[in-house]
Amino acid sequence: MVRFEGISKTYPAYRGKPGVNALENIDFAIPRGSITGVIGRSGAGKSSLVRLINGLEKPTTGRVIVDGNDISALAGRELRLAQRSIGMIFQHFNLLSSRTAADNIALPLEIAGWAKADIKARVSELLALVGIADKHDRYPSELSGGQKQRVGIARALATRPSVLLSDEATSALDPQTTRAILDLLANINRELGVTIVLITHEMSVVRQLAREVVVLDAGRVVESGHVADIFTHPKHPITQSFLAEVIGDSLPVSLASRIMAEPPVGGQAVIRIQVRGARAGDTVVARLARELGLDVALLSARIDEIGGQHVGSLVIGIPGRGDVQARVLAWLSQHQFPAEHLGHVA
Ligand SMILES: Nc1ncnc2c1ncn2[C@@H]1O[C@H](COP(=O)(O)OP(=O)(O)OP(=O)(O)O)[C@@H](O)[C@H]1O
Repeated sequence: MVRFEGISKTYPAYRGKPGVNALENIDFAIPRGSITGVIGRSGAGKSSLVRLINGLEKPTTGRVIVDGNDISALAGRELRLAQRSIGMIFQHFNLLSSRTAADNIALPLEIAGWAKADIKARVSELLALVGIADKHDRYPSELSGGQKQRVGIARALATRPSVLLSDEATSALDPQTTRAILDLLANINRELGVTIVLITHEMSVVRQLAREVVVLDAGRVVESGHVADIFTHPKHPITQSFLAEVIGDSLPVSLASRIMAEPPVGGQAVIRIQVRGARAGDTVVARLARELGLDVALLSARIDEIGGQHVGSLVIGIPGRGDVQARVLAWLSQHQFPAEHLGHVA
């Protein structure tokens, strides 16, 4: 378990540049064995947060507790020992180009003073775990991005850490390779019980892998909790903007180009409904039609699944009369479906 207690981090003024409050009032815990996403825009403080977990940075105030140790209070040999239980993987892999895959993975074990025969056995085991047993003698330049990250993951796991930190580990990979690496991390979490902390600016990464999420903005935690809860009821604008990346607020061009402000005779009013929660998308259109006795046209739908919950938006067309529109919006509000009137189509 990782716990932040009253953390702030200020980088001091330097050569005429002002000081930066990178993190303020950070108090939260990352449950043992969880996969927790830390999501935020560039400069939100994600890297600063992750460097506090492995003791690469010291907090200005507060403590970071990792597996019962106050990592922020350790230095020298004690810190190096504690760091063995915290693995890390990076966006650009950080492999040594002069070493083979096997020798890169062996490095932390050599530093920890393992015997040669034990290192050999452990490296073979790790190469198999990450699915590249055949790349033992390959140099990084001979490996694809995904294979390099597999070497990075094996190296990070070499000393059997309890926590694995991932700092934008899939940001340099194509979508298919990203999916494969995220699947590997999910397996590692399941099979080894390693707590995974995912630093990312990509909602798709959080959605695919994390069960818990912490949303950072300007050095503060603006929301945290279960992925499904946070993204089915996002409160903070930054959380809403991450959600919009997945479900999309934009209308199909063919529909958007037809929407007009004034109702044409015999046209339809266009209403966008936000859908949150299991099966909500299936039922809202049918219930509207049945309960209000209306013809409802489904003009566009985008529904995704986050943490097992449906999240998305439906765009419907209803008879364009003002009184019908008012009844529909009242019904949606009464049943707690956020909705907005976008205009009219002929
Ligand atoms: N060593 C440092 N010295 C001075 N300022 C720093 C240092 N490291 C980070 N900062 C500043 O602290 C703030 C938070 O940076 P941090 O790298 O933690 O954010 P981030 O969310 O990881 O951003 P990105 O996604 O762009 O890497 C930024 O304003 C950054 O400029």
